[in-house]
Order: sequence, then structure tokens, then C-alpha cells
Amino acid sequence: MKWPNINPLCIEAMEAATKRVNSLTKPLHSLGQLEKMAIRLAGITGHPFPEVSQKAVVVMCGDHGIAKAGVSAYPQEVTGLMIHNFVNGKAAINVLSHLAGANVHVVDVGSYLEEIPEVVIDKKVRFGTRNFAEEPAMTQSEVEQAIQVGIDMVSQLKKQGVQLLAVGEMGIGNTTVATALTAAFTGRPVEELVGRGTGLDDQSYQHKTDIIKQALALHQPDPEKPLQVLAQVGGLEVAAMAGAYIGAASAGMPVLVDGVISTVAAYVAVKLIPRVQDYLFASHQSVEPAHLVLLQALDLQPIIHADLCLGEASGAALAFPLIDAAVAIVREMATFADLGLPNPN
Ligand SMILES: O=C(O)c1ccc[n+]([C@@H]2O[C@H](COP(=O)([O-])O)[C@@H](O)[C@H]2O)c1
Ligand SMILES: Cc1cc2nc[nH]c2cc1C
Repeated sequence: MKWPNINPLCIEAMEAATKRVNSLTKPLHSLGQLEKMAIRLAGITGHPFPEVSQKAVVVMCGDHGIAKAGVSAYPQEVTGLMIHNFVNGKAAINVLSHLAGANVHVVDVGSYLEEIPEVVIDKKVRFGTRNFAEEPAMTQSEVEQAIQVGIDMVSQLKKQGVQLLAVGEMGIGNTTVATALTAAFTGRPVEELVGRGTGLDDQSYQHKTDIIKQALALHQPDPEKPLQVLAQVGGLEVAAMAGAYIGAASAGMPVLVDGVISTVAAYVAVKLIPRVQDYLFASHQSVEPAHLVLLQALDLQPIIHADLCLGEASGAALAFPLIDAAVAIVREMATFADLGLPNPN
């Protein structure tokens, strides 16, 4: 695959933003993460006073052959039902996006739905992945097509004037995918990473752990070959999200990462193109154990700790107002000079 160009952060804008942040009427560093976010937003946009009012949410949807192995508390049909729910504006992501003034874009990159509602963006690569307990989930070509869906989607949104993006997913079975990918990339034991997803009981939780271990033994993933690992135990919506992060970085657009599935996709994007990391903002820390491992591996600090584990980009949308806060502080707070005081910093 040929990757798009990604610019480094603008050092001048970051220096100007740092100077401004340190001149504001507050003890040095007392606005913590908000200050760091403001400075990085300046670096991403090239402006010390960035504008991020035009917000969009992208929900990548896909089904999983591995769902047949009984690894989710909910039936596979819920993926399609939730796509309809998104379209009707009644899912959590619709409510949270509406609060933040963001439009929701639902992309079907691989659900089992035969008939896709009109407003869903139909980018189906195939009807669900293969069951990776038995064979690779995807071909390399399918992985690349799905990544391209994400890159193209964000390029379109950029043309429509979008300035800030939240990326998430819907796909029954995909915490099994995310856990297998995390184990493959980090080498951490599956037992340390596996969570209860949509709410597995103890017996199914053990079964999920065994399935992931068996799949890793079958495929022997090489962490230095991210596209191959995606093909072995990944998902179409995971690949599309990786593409969306690459697309956002290439468009100079800050992007909020959601939960464990969204973050493993970000990990893949960074593995493919390390500079993508500069454009990522972690929103929250999911209750899935693999999420913390991924956030640490990416050196990302989540700004919300609310025991979320929903997906759909819900945590990312919940973080929109915090990005707005970071921008508003730099724009609107008085400086020590404004008060006629020397800057103590
Ligand atoms: O974002 C997360 O951290 C997260 C954690 C647990 C579950 N989910 C959502 O629940 C679905 C996957 O759960 P499961 O149990 O079917 O693997 C999928 O649609 C995700 O959006 C999402
Ligand atoms: C109802 C439901 C909604 C979801 N949204 C994201 N993943 C989900 C999983 C389930 C089961």
C-alpha cells in the first residue's frame, strides 16, 4: 500500500501556544491535561488558537466470523440492529454526538446486513470476516481495501470542513478481535488482556480466553507485520479505523480515540506510520484490561475515567467538550500581563 504523507507537528505554533498557556492567570501547569491538549492541538493545526468547532463522528461497522465461537454475550444480529438504531438517531452515540454538535457518519465496512439503510455509507468489503479460530479472518487485499475506506472517509470529511474527529465501531465479537490483536502485538499473556466484552459469564469468559489462545497458536502472528496480523485475527472495522487515523493525520486533523477496539486500531496505524501518534487523543479508559496496555504502549493518557465499555465512539464523543475546553482556555483566559502583573513563570 502507498501511504499518504503526514506532516510533523508545527513547532512554532506549539511554542507560541506553550508561551500563551504559561502566561495565563493560573499556577503553572495547573490545568494539567487540558494544557497539553491545547499545545498539541496547536501543533496539529499550525495555529496557536486552533478552531475545532466542526466535529464529526465516524462509526465503522463490521461482523466477525469468530462470533460463531460463542465469545459474546449478545447474538451477532445485534450489529445490524444497532446500525438501524444509529440511523434512527436513538443509540448512545447519537445522543452524545448531538450534545456536542457533531454529525454521526455510519459506515458499513463488513456487516452481515443484506439491505443497508440509505444514510449508511455502504463500503462493504465482505459480509463479515472469516472465523479466525479456523482460518485467517481476511486476505491482505481485504485488509487494504478496509484501510482505504477509512483513509477516503476522512479525506471526504476534511473537504466538508470537519476540524475534529471521533472514531469508533460496532461489531459483535470484536473485543475478542481486539484482545487477540493486543496479545499478538504486545506479547502479553492473553489472561492479562481478556475482558468480559458485552458482559460474559465466567464460563464463557474462560471459553473466550481459550479461543484467543488457540487462534494465536494457530496463526503465530509476527508483531512486526501489522497488515498480516490484521489479516490473521483482525476485523474489517478495525482496519477501517486504522485507515481513519491515518487519514486524520494526513489531513492535519486531531482525532479522538474511543475504547479498546478503537485503540488497537490506533496501535496498528501507529505501527504502520509512527507519526500518526502525534494526532491521536485518548478519550477514556475502557474497563477492558487490554485497553490500558494499549494506551500505555501508545503513550496516550485518557482524559475520562467513567467505567465505559460501550464502543460506538461514545467515549470519544464524550470527550469533545474537553477539547473545546482546552481551546477556550487558551483563547479566553486573561494573562498576567492583562492584569498588569509581571508573568511569574
Ligand atoms: O470500546 C470498548 O472498550 C468496548 C468494550 C466492550 C464492548 N464494546 C462493544 O461491544 C461489542 C463487542 O463486544 P463483544 O462482547 O461482542 O466482543 C462491540 O460492538 C463494541 O462496540 C466496546
Ligand atoms: C446493545 C448493544 C449496543 C452496542 N453498541 C456497541 N456495541 C454494542 C453491543 C450491544 C449488545
